[in-house]
Amino acid sequence: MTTDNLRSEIQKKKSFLCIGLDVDLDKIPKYLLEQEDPIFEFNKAIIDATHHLAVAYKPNTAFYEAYGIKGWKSLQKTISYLNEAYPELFTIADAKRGDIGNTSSMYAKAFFEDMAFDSVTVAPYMGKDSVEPFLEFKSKHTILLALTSNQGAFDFQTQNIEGVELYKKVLETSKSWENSENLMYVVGATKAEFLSEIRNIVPNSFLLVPGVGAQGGSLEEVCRYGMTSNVDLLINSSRGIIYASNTTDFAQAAAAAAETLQLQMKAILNAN
Ligand SMILES: O=C(O)c1cc(=O)[nH]c(=O)n1[C@@H]1O[C@H](COP(=O)(O)O)[C@@H](O)[C@H]1O
Repeated sequence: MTTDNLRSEIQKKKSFLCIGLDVDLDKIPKYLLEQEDPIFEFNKAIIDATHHLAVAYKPNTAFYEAYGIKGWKSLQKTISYLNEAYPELFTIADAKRGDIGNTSSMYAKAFFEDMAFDSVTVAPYMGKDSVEPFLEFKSKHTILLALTSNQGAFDFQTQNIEGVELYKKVLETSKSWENSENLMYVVGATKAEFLSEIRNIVPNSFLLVPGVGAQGGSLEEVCRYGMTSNVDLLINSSRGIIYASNTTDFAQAAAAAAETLQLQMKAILNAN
């Protein structure tokens, strides 16, 4: 999917919501565990109930890898279902990969060819040649970690290296890489006060912003400092939406939680 398609979808739905499919078998309704593939059944119900309120879905691969082959199959079924039933939705494999070039190539194949995700999250720590194999897929998007939502972001990312904070160096340097127009960046919602400076460096790039809901980030603040005239934001909530209830009404409860965020987004869009 192109960024222009994604921007159109945002305007159509008045939403820039990304729903995180971080499925933990200990948290989903117990009766689903009797099904052959409880993770997929849970995801399908959540997607069917919320697809009109969101523009993107982001399964975090850790939650699937933790269940071995079964979990990987659930992930495959989930991405196939998203692509077949709702091709207008943007899909993100939150895998946080990145390795020496020939290994990154295999990661890129796994998520872009085998599973046909639109994008994958990538850690920039190993540098240009570790990210390039993802960027070679010109119809796909590589979402580089810039300033993450966790406390540990202050350990390295905000450290001053020769007068420039490391996360700013990541943003600046990555702009010069081939096919950098296919880059997006992760900035945690808990770091909203950094967004104005981030926008000075990457004024037109999409930012994936996790950390509203369970991690306490503010949607209003993220929009105030990070929104462009084209929006160019994907705001993710995982636990705050998918675990709104753990009984038979879980999908409706997820839809209600998603709608609360979507209505806030709509109000912000109408006011701008
Ligand atoms: O890359 C991410 O999506 C990510 C980056 C980051 O800085 N912080 C962050 O929370 N995430 C992911 O976003 C999701 C947040 O989940 P909730 O806190 O449940 O909404 C998880 O899948 C995290 O792994």
